[in-house]
Amino acid sequence: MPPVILALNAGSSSLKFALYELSESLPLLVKGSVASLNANPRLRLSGGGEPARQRDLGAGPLDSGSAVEIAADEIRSVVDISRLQAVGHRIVHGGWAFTSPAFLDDDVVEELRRLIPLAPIHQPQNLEIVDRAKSLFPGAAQVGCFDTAFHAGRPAVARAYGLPRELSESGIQSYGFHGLSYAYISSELRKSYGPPAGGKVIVAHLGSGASLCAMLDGKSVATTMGFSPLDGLVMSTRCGALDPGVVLYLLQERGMRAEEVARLLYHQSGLLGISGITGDMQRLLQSDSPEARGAVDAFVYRAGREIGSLAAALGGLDMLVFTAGIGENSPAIRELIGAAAKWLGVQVDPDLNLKGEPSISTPASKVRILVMPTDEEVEVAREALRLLQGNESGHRGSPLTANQIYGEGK
Ligand SMILES: Nc1ncnc2c1ncn2[C@@H]1O[C@H](COP(=O)(O)OP(=O)(O)O)[C@@H](O)[C@H]1O
Ligand SMILES: CC(=O)OP(=O)(O)O
Ligand SMILES: [Mg+2]
Repeated sequence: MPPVILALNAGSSSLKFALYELSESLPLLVKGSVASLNANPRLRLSGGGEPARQRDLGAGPLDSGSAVEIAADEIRSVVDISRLQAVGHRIVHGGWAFTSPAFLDDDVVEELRRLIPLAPIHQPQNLEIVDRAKSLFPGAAQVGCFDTAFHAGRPAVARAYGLPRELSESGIQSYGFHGLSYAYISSELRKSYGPPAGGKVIVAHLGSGASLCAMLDGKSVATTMGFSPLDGLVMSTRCGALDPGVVLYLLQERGMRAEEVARLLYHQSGLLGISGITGDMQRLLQSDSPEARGAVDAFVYRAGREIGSLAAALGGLDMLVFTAGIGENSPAIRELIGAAAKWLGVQVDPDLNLKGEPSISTPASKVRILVMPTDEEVEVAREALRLLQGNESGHRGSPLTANQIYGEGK
């Protein structure tokens, strides 16, 4: 029996997993998710020689360690665990050091632990899952694949903030996230459109966490998230772009403690904070309340503005791609964001959009508009396979130097 690889993708509201045969084409054996970890979690499974199935997991909340135990039970029912040669993990923050996949030995995990303050609602869960996976599957290699890596090649100007140079040089820079999703979409575009991969492309990864990536010839040149996954778009419970003066005011004038501000910005803001109802986009779209409408409007307004900003970074726009939970499943949001980007030549065809066709632009649209399901799990498996085959350099990145940031001495 051939060896297998398990890919684990822990997001802010879900744990997704997939099991593949460990060979070049990575044949899929079983795929699943535990969604809505915070309330009424639900297990969904497909493959394994059985029809797609799902079951409720109680009222919740469910922590990611328990979710991974549930996933492990399902995996064991499909394959003999002695075939499991590797577990690939989505790790949200790789900092400046990890710009390619890495074996998760104790030293590497220790370095990744230092990045917890930069991704406090992802990195602890990711590392907890690494810990569990080591004891659940002691015979398997554990490989980390980083959300930040895809953005590491952006131009220095896109990575540096307007801060004193010693702070930038110490690593206080924009990193960007959702890179495994963007790498997968980029590879799909390359398959369909050849090396230009669609030319000047904006990919909208709209899930619980949401961001946009501007790609030129398939490579990231700008993105809306930065030092942490708080920046950019209005998200399920995260605020998105915010004047740093607000944080100072809360700390200095409202007497809030740093942990209270962190809870506010990560857990109580975004769609949840604005609506006062829920951070779940699907439920907001079903609601008639003006507060729900206000939250949806804020989401669309910010996405529209940021598309303009990224189109400026690209110097134009050839293609707009919608992906992730909201992007793949919500015609209403695609239509509203399309309307906000009309001035760029974006024209969504209402019928194609409603049917969720892969291409939803009108013939007259200057911008090709696609709906493309993302697959972070297969991207994790591909990257882990490259490392196992010795096709990754294991090269460590470094923070930007002043020369790189400011282009001095050129
Ligand atoms: N049909 C739908 N319409 C609108 N939003 C949807 C739909 N299906 C899923 N979503 C939204 O997608 C989001 C979850 O996206 P997902 O990419 O799975 O998130 P994550 O990976 O961050 O856990 C939730 O806000 C959910 O409400
Ligand atoms: C980085 C991030 O926000 O991830 P997710 O959307 O899975 O929460
Ligand atoms: Mg996600």
